[in-house]
Amino acid sequence: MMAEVELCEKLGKDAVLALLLEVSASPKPGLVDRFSRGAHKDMDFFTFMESSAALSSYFVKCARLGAEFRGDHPQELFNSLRPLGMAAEQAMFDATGGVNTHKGLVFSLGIICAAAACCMVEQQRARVDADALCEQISRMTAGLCSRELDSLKKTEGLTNGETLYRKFGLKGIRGEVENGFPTVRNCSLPAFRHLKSQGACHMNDRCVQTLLHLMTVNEDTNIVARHDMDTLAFVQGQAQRVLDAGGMLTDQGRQMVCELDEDFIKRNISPGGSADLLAVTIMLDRICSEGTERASVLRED
Ligand SMILES: CC(C)(COP(=O)(O)OP(=O)(O)OC[C@H]1O[C@@H](n2cnc3c(N)ncnc32)[C@H](O[C@H]2O[C@H](COP(=O)(O)OP(=O)(O)OP(=O)(O)O)[C@@H](O)[C@H]2O)[C@@H]1O)[C@@H](O)C(=O)NCCC(=O)NCCS
Ligand SMILES: Nc1ncnc2[nH]cnc12
Repeated sequence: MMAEVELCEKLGKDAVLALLLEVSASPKPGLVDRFSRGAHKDMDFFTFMESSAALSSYFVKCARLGAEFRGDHPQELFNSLRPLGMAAEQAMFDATGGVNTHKGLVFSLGIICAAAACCMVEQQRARVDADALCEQISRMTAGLCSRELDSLKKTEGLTNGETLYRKFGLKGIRGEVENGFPTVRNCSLPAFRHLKSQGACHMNDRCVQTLLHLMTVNEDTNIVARHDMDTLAFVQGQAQRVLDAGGMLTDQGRQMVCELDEDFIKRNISPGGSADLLAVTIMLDRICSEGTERASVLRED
């Protein structure tokens, strides 16, 4: 019993740490970091501190629901999370004075905490295989886009995600989650772990470099909501250009990251969706086993 309680508390801690490491990595083009508020007038580094603290108990609750889940239909687990998520979103707004800091991550990391706890208890393992975890997430959220985007009836009070699906067919965070985080599994987690294996760069630079990889491929609805699809393509091209120069691994690349940050701030461009996937990448790196690494046994008895 103790093992499951500890497991849920650890998942909650890992989720908050992912939030803190993401916002702390600097500089991040157009985003809030330790040096600037990026392309945001309504939030800064300390807004994210307040938001992260307000969410800590929520992630543990999501993990507990996952650890206790014994149903045959993973979608039931997802449905049980929604009320918790809506309440957490409100707690976030209360903590930030109404500013949207972590709306996407309340959704993404809440689901990850629940799915991971469910898999870990089932397999009696303290770490899970990333593909198995993401398959569980996909099962939990099957039909999400059809239910929430395809069947959309309302014409007023649409969220950014709903509006952009209507206009461009972009599924945003819902599509990423329902497909089991393919952008993280195929792009950012391998990049993040390769950088770690090289030992060449510290956590800060590893996070910024991984963000650049994400920006080259992610269909970030934050960018399109403020601008258009051409701007999304511009961001993807610019991120690739910086990576081609080495990104955070070379002096020239580091200079280009700073220049891109200044340019995005001038253009009011914020890749908030890619920032979220960076936090998801950090979380999956912490809770998922790496290839042949034997997952440590949950119980010693
Ligand atoms: C399911 C919801 C979360 C969907 O919300 P919504 O309909 O609004 O959908 P999206 O706009 O598509 O996404 C919401 C946030 O997700 C992030 N995001 C966007 N695209 C991607 C992507 N491709 N991959 C991953 N994540 C993505 C993004 O969040 C981040 O950016 C926000 C901060 O940036 P900012 O530009 O300031 O945002 P705004 O204030 O909106 O714009 P401005 O006015 O400033 O210009 C911040 O949220 C970051 O996290 C998108 O914003 C939701 O409807 C829902 O159901 N929520 C309840 C939670 C729940 O159900 N939980 C239970 C399950 S655990
Ligand atoms: N560091 C950041 N800056 C702006 N939006 C974000 N959404 C998530 N992390 C963010």
